Amino acid sequence: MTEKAPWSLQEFETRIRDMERFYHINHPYHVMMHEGALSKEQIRGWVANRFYYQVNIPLKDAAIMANCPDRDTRAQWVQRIIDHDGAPGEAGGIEAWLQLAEAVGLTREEVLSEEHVLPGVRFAVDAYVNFARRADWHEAASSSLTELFAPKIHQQRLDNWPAHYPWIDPKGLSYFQKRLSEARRDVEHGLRITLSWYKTREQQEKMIRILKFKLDILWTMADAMHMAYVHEMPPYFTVES
Ligand SMILES: O=C(O)c1cc(C(=O)O)c2c(n1)C(=O)C(=O)c1cc(C(=O)O)[nH]c1-2
Repeated sequence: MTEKAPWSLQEFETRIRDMERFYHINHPYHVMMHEGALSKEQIRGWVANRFYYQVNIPLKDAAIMANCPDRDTRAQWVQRIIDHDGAPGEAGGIEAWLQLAEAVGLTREEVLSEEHVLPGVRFAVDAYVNFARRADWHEAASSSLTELFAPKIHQQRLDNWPAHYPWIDPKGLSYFQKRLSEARRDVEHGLRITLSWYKTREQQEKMIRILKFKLDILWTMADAMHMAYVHEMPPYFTVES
């Protein structure tokens, strides 16, 4: 049997970008968010659950660095951790997310306690961190490429939330503003690693499967929130407490 020819770099990148159709921007929870259809409780549920993603991103990036012997890559990758944790004495993305939480009417304490985090969200995020711990670092790096599609969803929130959700203090939206440029820079680096690492067609197809796994994580997080806050069917809703 003859092996399939590898995609050209251009074709490979097109295939990667084409995975946008599975991005959580198309999930009903995000569509409702974008259309202004979410209640205060539903917005709060999303912010509290997404906090678990926020705090785990630096653990995920530290795991990638721990597996990466290449100094130049680490020197760039470390910026992702600083973006979220903040440089010493400075606030980073996690702090910005806590400000978003306060702007939507949650307390810092309840968000930090993770009391609202649904099991499905926890399992999905943990799967991402565990993948980064175990996978080859190039593969873990390329799984971050859902960020290719993130600036659009961040921009939508900046554009639509003030009109749809006037009860949210606009100062709380600074996280989304900050991510626009950070995500573009991350993607540029992630794409460079990815396009030069996967050579054969089989490897390129593997990368697409890895990207799908990451898209599954984001979609599954939104599913868990949709069940709990739209259908009002959180885990054990049938069980009397
Ligand atoms: O709000 C979003 O829809 C969204 C999506 C994603 C993503 O696509 O993984 C990230 C972020 N935001 C984000 O803020 C962020 O810092 C981030 C880091 C990563 C990653 O995989 O390393 N994804 C994302």
